[in-house]
This record gives sequence, structure tokens and C-alpha cells, in this order.
Amino acid sequence: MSTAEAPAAFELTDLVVRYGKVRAVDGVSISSPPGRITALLGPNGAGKSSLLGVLSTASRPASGHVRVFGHDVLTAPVAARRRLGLVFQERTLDKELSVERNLWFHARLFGMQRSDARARIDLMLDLFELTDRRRQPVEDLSGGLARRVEIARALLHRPNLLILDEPTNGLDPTARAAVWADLLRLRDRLGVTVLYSTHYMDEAEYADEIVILRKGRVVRQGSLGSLKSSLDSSRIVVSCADDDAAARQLRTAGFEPLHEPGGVAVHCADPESRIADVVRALDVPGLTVAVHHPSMNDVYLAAAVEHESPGLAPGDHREQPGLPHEHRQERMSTQ
Ligand SMILES: Nc1ncnc2c1ncn2[C@@H]1O[C@H](COP(=O)(O)OP(=O)(O)OP(=O)(O)O)[C@@H](O)[C@H]1O
Repeated sequence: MSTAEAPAAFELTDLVVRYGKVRAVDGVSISSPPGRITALLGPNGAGKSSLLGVLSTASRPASGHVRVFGHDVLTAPVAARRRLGLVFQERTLDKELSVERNLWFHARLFGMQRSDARARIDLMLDLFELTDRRRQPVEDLSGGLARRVEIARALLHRPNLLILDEPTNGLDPTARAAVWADLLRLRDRLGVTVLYSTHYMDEAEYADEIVILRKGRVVRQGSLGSLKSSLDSSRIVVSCADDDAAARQLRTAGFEPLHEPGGVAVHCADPESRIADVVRALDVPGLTVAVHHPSMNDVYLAAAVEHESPGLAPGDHREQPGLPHEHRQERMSTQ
């Protein structure tokens, strides 16, 4: 099969998931080619787990189509499931059993041959640097190590798509970094496609594609770079002993300064090329100048603002309660 004909790793078309009258997922269409990492973001209740539930064949949609490597999850759930590795939010290892026994049970569940299972367990333990823990009961492991055992287990039957619902929830920063080192290695070495949900903005940055859900709908989608550049909130931030004077001088020089918590900001597409002009325009005591480019957090908050408080006209500088000043400015700059 040529690359052009290869099916998507996952493909959701007009997916709707309902719980009674609640439309938890409300017409979502997303897909990924094999070998890529996709992050699902969104506030509590946005529909992330509901979407992953259908994709993982655990629940049924109200309407729409979901395919895993070309297999429809409704009409060919067994074929779809064999291509899937699942890591749920809740811990699902048997705590009293050793790491190795937990993996053995999974291999049996998927009908793996004994010799194949043994080789595959050795490989996974090696890949996740768990070989010297193989006989340790899971209850003796840290949260981070237990999570890595769950990911190793999910990959035992050679799935091509790994789905993780908030994989690093509750882990400390070191354990989170270790889990991410594993996931990136998996993509690079084994070509596994990864789809995960998270509330951590820094973790979204590992993804090739980022999808932000809100109230069951996609409100932003794209690579980190494209999402950041669509925000248009790069700026030069000037701080000094007299911000009002700095703002006056910048206006006189033809800039449109905006006050923000760190000082006075001049928004422009290419801040590095305008720094010299900004500095030349200023004659204030204790001047410091910094360049800010939008972060993933800015992208997320801008999407939240846009969908929480529609109706602000372009250039409208009214206060938006509950939002940091910085993001009120971004809201205006994205109009
Ligand atoms: N079993 C259920 N019965 C009824 N309503 C549900 C059920 N599961 C989820 N919901 C509702 O569906 C909507 C989406 O929930 P879901 O758990 O998919 O969101 P989420 O983005 O995963 O949230 P979180 O980040 O908190 O995990 C919410 O309004 C939630 O209350």
C-alpha cells in the first residue's frame, strides 16, 4: 500500500457523544497520520475523556464515525482494539503483583504466544528501564514508575496507536519528564502514534498537533508554531521607574503602547527588529526591555477568552473580569 493510500491512525468524523441531554462531544472531526503525537486540551468537562472513550471502544457514540487504522470501532471493534494501547486516568495495575506478572496477564489477555510474550516483556522492560524492577510488587513503586509500567503494558501487544488520558496527572516534575522521555522514544523508535489528553500546557508542547476542545467542540487546532503565530501577541515589554512617562514617549514616537502587569508593551509581529527603535524613543530612569513571544498558555487562554466572552469589538479596551490584564490585551490583538 502506498503512503497516499495508508489509512489514518485515527479518524473521527462528526463525532457526537451524549449523556442524556448533555452533548459531551458535539460534532468533532479530527484525524492523524501514523507516527505523530496529538494533544487534546480543554477545561474540565470539555469532552476529552468522552472522545477518548469512544475511540478506545469503551463507549458508543450517538452519531458520527470513528476509525482506527481504517477499522470502524462500531463494526470492527476487535480489529480496532488490537491496534490500540490504552492508558486510563485511573491506575489499573494489580498492586500486589510484580511488574512482570502484570505484564504477563496482559499478554495472556491478548492471546500472545508464550515465547513471543516473554521476548516482548523483556523488550518493554528494557525500553522503559524497568528491567531491575521486574520482580518488585507494583505497590512498592513510585507513582511515576507505576505509570511507566502501565505504558509498557499498553504496548505489549504491538499496538500502533497509544491513547493516554491525562498520563502524568498527579506525578512530580521528574516523573513527568521521565514519562515524556519514554513517549518521545516510542514515537521515534517504534513509530507509535500517540493521542493524549492533558491539563499541563508544557506537555502540550511535545505534540505535533494540538487540539483544544471546549464544550464538546474543537475551538483551536494546529501545530504549536501555527497556534502561536495565529495569536499575534509577540511584543516588546518596557519596564522602568515611570511607566506612564514611557507610554507617553512611545506614543509620541508613533507606537501604540499598552499597559500590562510587567510594564508597558508594544505589540509587533517581529519584536527583535523593533527593539532599537523602542529604546531610541525612551528617556526614562531604570529602563529594562524584554521581548515576549506567545506561549502555549497564551494560546489556551486566548481560546478560553474568545469562547467565554464574545461581543468585544475590535480595539475595545473594556475590562474583562477575572482575566489577567495580559490576556485582555491578547483578546484584543486577536480580533
Ligand atoms: N457518565 C457520564 N454521565 C453523565 N454525564 C457525563 C458522564 N461522563 C461525562 N459526562 C459529562 O460530559 C461532559 C464531558 O465530560 P468529560 O469527562 O468527557 O470531559 P473532560 O474534558 O474529560 O473533563 P476532565 O478534564 O475533567 O477529565 C461533562 O459535562 C460531563 O459532566
